[in-house]
Amino acid sequence: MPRDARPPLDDVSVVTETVPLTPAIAARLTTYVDLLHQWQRAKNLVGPGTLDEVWRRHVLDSTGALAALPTARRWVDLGSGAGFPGMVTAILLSETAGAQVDLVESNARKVAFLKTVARTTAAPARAHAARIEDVVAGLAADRTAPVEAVSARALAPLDRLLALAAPLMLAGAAGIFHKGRDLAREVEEARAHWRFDLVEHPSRSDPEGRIVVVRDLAPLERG
Ligand SMILES: C[S@@+](CC[C@H](N)C(=O)[O-])C[C@H]1O[C@@H](n2cnc3c(N)ncnc32)[C@H](O)[C@@H]1O
Repeated sequence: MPRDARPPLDDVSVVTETVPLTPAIAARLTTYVDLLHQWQRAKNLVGPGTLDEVWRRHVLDSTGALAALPTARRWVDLGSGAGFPGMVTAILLSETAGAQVDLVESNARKVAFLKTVARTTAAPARAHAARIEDVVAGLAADRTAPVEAVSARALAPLDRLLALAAPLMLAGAAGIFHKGRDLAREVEEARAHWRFDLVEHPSRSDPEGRIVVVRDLAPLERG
């Protein structure tokens, strides 16, 4: 096989080429991906076609959330699935005092996986087996450690995402959302119901992907 016909390497180096990691954080991320491969056989946690590129498609892409708001320590991740981006954020923050990431996911087998990863890697992550609608208000009411950032990837169009995240964002959290090629249309639809400030960052792994930072959310008056 000619040299350049080899498939690109998919391991922790995909991340370390872009993101400086301590050896302990690199080891935790590797443990996470190893567990994902083990669980995937029985539990089908991510799209099967994406497992060969989990570092590039999922882990590297997820690192963009913390990069978009590096000062945030207290995160809530909505519709976490197998933990993207929320578990990656938690592991990246695992050496940071005061870090806490709440992962909200309604699928029980995904939550069992997230709890196993949090326990095994000692990441500052708490997985909630719940519907987002049932827990965001309670998370927003935690005044001892106010939520600074709410993330979501592949969960819903922006208008719906803002409605789901509103209790947290109206209490001061920034929205950090992975978005794809429909971003312009989603922003236009969302502006029919919400006023907000939005800054776009390129995805680290998907040429069409964007990470948007949404602040100063306010519902538009109906009338
Ligand atoms: C397409 S997956 C994306 C998972 C992950 N964020 C990612 O990017 O790989 C959407 C996830 O959101 C969860 N979900 C959808 N609606 C939800 C809700 N109302 N409350 C809690 N979880 C929800 C689903 O169970 C699913 O795991």
